[in-house]
Amino acid sequence: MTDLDLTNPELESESELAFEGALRPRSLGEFVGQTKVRGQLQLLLTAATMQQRTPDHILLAGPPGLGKTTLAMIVAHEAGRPLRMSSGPAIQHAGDLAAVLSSLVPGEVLFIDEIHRMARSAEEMLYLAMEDFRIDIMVGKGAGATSVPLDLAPFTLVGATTRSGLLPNPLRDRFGFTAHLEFYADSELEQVLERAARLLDLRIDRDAIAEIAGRCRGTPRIANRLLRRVRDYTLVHGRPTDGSEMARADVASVRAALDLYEVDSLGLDRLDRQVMTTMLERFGGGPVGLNTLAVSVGEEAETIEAVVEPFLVRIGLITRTPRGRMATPEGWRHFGLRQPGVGLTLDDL
Ligand SMILES: Nc1ncnc2c1ncn2[C@@H]1O[C@H](COP(=O)(O)OP(=O)(O)OP(=O)(O)O)[C@@H](O)[C@H]1O
Repeated sequence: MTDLDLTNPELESESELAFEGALRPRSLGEFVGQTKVRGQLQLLLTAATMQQRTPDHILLAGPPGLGKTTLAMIVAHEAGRPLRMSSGPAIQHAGDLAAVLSSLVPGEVLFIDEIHRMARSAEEMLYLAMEDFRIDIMVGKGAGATSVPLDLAPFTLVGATTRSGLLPNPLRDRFGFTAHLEFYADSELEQVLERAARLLDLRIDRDAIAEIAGRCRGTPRIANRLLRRVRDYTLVHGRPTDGSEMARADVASVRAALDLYEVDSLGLDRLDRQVMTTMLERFGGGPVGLNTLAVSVGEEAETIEAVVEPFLVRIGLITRTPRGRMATPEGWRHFGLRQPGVGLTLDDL
């Protein structure tokens, strides 16, 4: 894994998926943070259980790695129902969706990740399915085509999206509840990390946990990933004391491990830094357009927009203006550079 991968909330290697599976909380009680969303989901699920009906459809919206898949699994687990998993990119024709929907068992929870990437024709089929538990299947072609109605078993759809703005209104309106997941506070990430360290049998100091929490972009997936690298570092370089097999991870080992992977004190990685220094040194702090910036650092505009920019905006190093991206005074400060025209002394003139 490269340094860029390490803080990319989207990447999942096979070993990482297995690792995530082991760390996923299984109940709402175990799920850290997102207090409002947890309370809302709990109420919705309890009411459905009391009335012995399938819970309403749920949309989970928010950046990658904040726990949407985990919450979908928890919904099925707490409602005591089976879970079927699918994703928008896998549903490229209405027929793909019809096959999934028509094979659901009564009460099943259907999770569609990246639901905004589903084909338009499938979206339209989903409207009727969500509302009436029915779909119309087209038989034949051209003028002789007829639509045959097919009743479905009642189900709960849990959709997840990183781009809720891309969902058409009729689809968004059919969810009984939309949960907006927020980035996690450092104290919540510390709880995520403590739990993961326990599950990994990693002994780690409290201030070392805090150091990782401050560098993981408010994202549990990155927190867990950085913890793994710290575990590796401790395994290889740590000195076991008190007769135990593995050393204890301390703040020095966290700093050394994360410096090695070029994750800085704010959680910025190599690409973040490249974007920032290009903006500051080459474009005088901006405004600079997304495409120009992407070409200058040799990266896809989409990656800059989806992964780099939201984080830099959130921690206040850049702002988005109608004329392009601009570095903030904090952005200049973090890179130890002086903003042109600000704080000039007579000696500079
Ligand atoms: N609230 C939480 N408490 C503890 N661990 C969490 C929490 N949220 C997420 N995690 C951990 O973070 C990892 C990523 O979570 P998950 O896969 O649910 O994110 P996601 O939002 O579905 O991401 P994507 O949109 O990229 O699929 C999981 O391994 C899970 O263990």
